[in-house]
Amino acid sequence: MLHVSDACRRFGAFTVFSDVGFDVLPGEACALVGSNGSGKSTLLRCIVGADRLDDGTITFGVEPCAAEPVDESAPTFRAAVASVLDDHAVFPHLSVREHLELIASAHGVHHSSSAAGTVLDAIGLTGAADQLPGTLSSGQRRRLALGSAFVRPRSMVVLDEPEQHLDAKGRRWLADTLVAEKAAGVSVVLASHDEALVAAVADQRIDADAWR
Ligand SMILES: Nc1ncnc2c1ncn2[C@@H]1O[C@H](COP(=O)(O)OP(=O)(O)OP(=O)(O)O)[C@@H](O)[C@H]1O
Repeated sequence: MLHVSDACRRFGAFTVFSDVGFDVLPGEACALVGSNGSGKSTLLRCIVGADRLDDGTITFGVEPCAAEPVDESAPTFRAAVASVLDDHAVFPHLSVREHLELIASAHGVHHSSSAAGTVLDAIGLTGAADQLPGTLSSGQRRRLALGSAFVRPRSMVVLDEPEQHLDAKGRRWLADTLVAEKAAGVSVVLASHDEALVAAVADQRIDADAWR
C-alpha cells in the first residue's frame, strides 16, 4: 500500500505542491492528471525515492501494516516497485531481448529467457528482439521501457505518461495490461494526459491543477 500524507515540494520560493495526500491499495490505480508543469512528475519522483519531499511523508509496504518511508536503495523497495519515468535508461550495447533477460534475471526470475520472450511478444517487439536500443523508434523504445517493468516481479508500478509515443494499438495494450496488473493485486500509480487510459484504468483520479 502506498500512503502519501501532507506532501509538499518546493524549489526555492516556488511551491510545486503542498498538502497532497492519498492512499493506493493493492489492486488499485491512482492517476495524476493536470496541466504541463503542475507537478505530477515531481510527485512521482518523490514516490520512487528519486526526489524528496520538503514536508510530509510517503510510505510504502507490500503489506499495509508494514509500510515504511520510501527508500529507493532498500532491497525490499527495489524488489517491489517497478517504475518507468522515462525511456532513457538503457545499455547501448545490449539488444532488446538481452535487456529484458538481464532485468528478469537480476530480479530473481527463474526462467528469465522465457519470461523475456513472453514480454517481447506482449510489447510487440519480437521482430526487433535482436536490435540495439539506438536503432529503435521512439514508440519501440517506450515499449521496451514498459516491458522492463512488466518482466520482473512487482507489487507497485509507477509510470510517468506511459502512453507517450504509443500508437493506438499500443495504447489499448497498455490499458489492458494495467487493468490486468490491478487484477493481479498490483498497485498502479501513473501520471497521464490520456483521458481514455485514465478512464479505463484509474480508480482514483487526482487533479494536480488543484495543488496550487
Ligand atoms: N529541479 C527543479 N528545479 C526547479 N524547478 C523544477 C525542478 N523540477 C521541476 N521543476 C518545476 O516544477 C514544476 C512541476 O514540474 P513537473 O515536471 O513535476 O510537472 P508535470 O506535471 O509532470 O508536467 P508535464 O505534464 O509537462 O510532464 C514545473 O514548473 C517545473 O519547471
